[in-house]
Amino acid sequence: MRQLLTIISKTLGRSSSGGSANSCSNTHIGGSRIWWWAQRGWQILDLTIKTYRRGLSTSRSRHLIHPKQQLLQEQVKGEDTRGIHTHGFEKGEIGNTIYALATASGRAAIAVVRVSGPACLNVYSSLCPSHQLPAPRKASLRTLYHPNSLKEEVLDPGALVLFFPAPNSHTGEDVLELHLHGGRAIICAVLSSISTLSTPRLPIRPAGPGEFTRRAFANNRLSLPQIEALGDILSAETEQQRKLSVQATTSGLSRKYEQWRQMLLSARGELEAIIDFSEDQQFDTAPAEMCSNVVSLVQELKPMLQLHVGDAVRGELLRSGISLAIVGAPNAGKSSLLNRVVGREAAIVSKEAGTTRDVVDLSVDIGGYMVLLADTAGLRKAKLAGGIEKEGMRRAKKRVQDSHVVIVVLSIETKNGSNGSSTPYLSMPSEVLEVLREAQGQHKQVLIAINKTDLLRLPPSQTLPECFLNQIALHAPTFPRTYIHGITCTHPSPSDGIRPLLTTLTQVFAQMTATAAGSDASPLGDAIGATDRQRRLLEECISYLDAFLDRIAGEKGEADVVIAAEELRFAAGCLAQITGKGEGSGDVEEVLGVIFERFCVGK
Ligand SMILES: Nc1nc2c(ncn2[C@@H]2O[C@H](COP(=O)(O)OP(=O)(O)OP(=O)(O)O)[C@@H](O)[C@H]2O)c(=O)[nH]1
Repeated sequence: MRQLLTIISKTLGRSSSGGSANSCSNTHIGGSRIWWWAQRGWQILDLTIKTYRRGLSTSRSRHLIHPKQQLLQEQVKGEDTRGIHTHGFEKGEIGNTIYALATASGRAAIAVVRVSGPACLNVYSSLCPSHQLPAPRKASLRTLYHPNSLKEEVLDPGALVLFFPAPNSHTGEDVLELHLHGGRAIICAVLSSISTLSTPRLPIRPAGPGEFTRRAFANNRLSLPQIEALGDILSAETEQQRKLSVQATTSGLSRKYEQWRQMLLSARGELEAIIDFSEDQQFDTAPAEMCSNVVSLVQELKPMLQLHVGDAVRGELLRSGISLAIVGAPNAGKSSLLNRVVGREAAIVSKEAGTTRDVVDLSVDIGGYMVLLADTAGLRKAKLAGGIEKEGMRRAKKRVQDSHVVIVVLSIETKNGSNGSSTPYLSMPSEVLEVLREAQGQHKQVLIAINKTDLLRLPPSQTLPECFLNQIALHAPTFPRTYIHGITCTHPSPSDGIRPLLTTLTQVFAQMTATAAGSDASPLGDAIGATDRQRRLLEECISYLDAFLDRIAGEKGEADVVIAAEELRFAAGCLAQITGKGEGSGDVEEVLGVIFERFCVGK
């Protein structure tokens, strides 16, 4: 028995230590069945004792109710349900009507109050007595009255009222929208009037953050990926983030995940049919051969998931920002460049070398892309630097390693001749060149900005002297010339080179975030909208598919078909966790909690 529990726990990736012979911490054997304590309650394992005794050769999917789970369900049906949640609603709460101001508070032209739930009609008839309910989804002008005032006290002389009957509304329930005049007093009066309409039979209460959307999810109006995209829409700050979130909201991401999950489920079904068929006989043909259909399906699915993950990583760059480090020698003009890019004196600029000691971080919108910009300490020979400066240089190098894009600032300096003339030259300290080569070696996007071109006293249209470009080519032969820009930070003018540098940067960002499946012909064009959570689950799903392929190939050709089928189940479970629906979807409530932290009241 203990051996059986250990195998199960291993299969499920948990520890089996502790517990009696019949149970470990989260596994229990009762009758001929094995129960597993999952996040949401006891679930029957697909393996039966018979299965185990027969060398794990039979597997069946059964969804029976464990006595403990049954108890829980009875509690849910009963009256005393405190503490038991279903998608965030306590039992008895499903019938609650919620209301909230859906627009930002404060003085505005219009304020929208949203009401959702069975008491919508009561709210309407109390605020607009003797006025017909507007036709569904049609805006109608109404005077709103105080519900309990004997003197027909007007709350708002002209509100637009919309009624969305269930189930064709945002939440799937009856929804009432009151578009009020946006004064604070009117908003307060209407909200407090609605609160007075609560009765024990039709309770009404203020909505919590994201509660309307939560109800939309509970009523199958929105999928989990769509809700995540909504969260992104609310926090989008740049044009590219806006496009990304809009794409994810409207894309068929959920449909795609569900399609893949169904593919895996039917593959598993096929595998189980093979297992059942050969239940009482030895395999005549090699299992891998018998399962060839399933194997080729998994082999077909895996690259699609991998492509999707790659695109999701690119999407994450848009969502979380592209990190860009500015590096160079002391006094090269790094801080001056940062200030020009952000358009203000964000970093200290001084003649004194070594002014920037630590990394200065800023986020900025460059060409619609969110960029996390870092000005770093100047790099020079370590033996010339003191303790603090050395630490600053260490941090600068670390930041280059952690960045997606690097701008290496080289500067033009002048040396005075004996006759009093000054000759400009390109300063290329070896410490800076070393960082440049390392960044290139790590396949980072690297640009070179040659600063202080004003010292060359060239006519504005003149390009960089060929000798400088050759000097760079000597040290970094593969460096593309188009990524070398001459700039001047202290003499702003149309020809200061800053704009072309930003244009090249924007092109680099566009390349970095272009999807592998960006063409219309590709079925994966929307993968870029996938969130970090979805990407992690997709990666987990791929690892289960790999495990499946290993199991089916077997050690020394002996396939472990039953365990292989389990790997497929776990893979399908990862996709279920993404959509929040289906077997193995896990604790959706926890995920929703994290997502709704970003939501405001009224959404
Ligand atoms: N002529 C000229 N001087 C510049 C230009 N850009 C910066 N400088 C000057 O160069 C000096 C150093 O500029 P910073 O921006 O502080 O250089 P830094 O690379 O951040 O310096 P550290 O913080 O020491 O690493 C200042 O005196 C700037 O005014 C430029 O385009 N032309």
